Amino acid sequence: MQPLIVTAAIIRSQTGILLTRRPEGSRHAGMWEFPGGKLEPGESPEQCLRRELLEELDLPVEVGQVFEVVYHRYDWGAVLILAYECRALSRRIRNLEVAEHRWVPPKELPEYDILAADAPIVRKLTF
Ligand SMILES: Nc1nc2c([nH]c(=O)n2[C@H]2C[C@H](O)[C@@H](COP(=O)(O)OP(=O)(O)OP(=O)(O)O)O2)c(=O)[nH]1
Ligand SMILES: [Mg+2]
Repeated sequence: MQPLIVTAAIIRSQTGILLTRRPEGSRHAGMWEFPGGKLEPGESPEQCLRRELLEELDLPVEVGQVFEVVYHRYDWGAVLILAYECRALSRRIRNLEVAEHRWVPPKELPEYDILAADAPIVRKLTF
């Protein structure tokens, strides 16, 4: 099986890095992650991130450089996470498809239950 290609946004503010919590009823419900989602047919990763952040948070972003790429196998299948540095173009966030969001200072990231695939990203952010 091919891995699921998933984009994830690394968005920084004065107060921290944006984490979102997965809603009830979704795979890995209640876990924290970087906002984003699955690449759809015909989309570039940048288009995917802009779409996902509007869908999930009503947040327009500018997509920058690749921050990290991670391949990870869950028991249900594999993911290839493409994490990009992004810049928020608005200060307002609405929890449309997430349970909640939080701006987390890098040194507090280890206190959160973040999806296993994201471990290398978290390590790089806390380094
Ligand atoms: N968005 C996101 N997904 C991640 C991260 N780490 C990680 O393992 N994943 C996994 C969880 C999901 O099983 C998979 C796809 O993400 P997703 O469920 O957000 O996809 P999506 O927004 O397109 O959701 P849906 O349309 O299927 O409801 O990637 C991460 O940091 N951000
Ligand atoms: Mg998502």
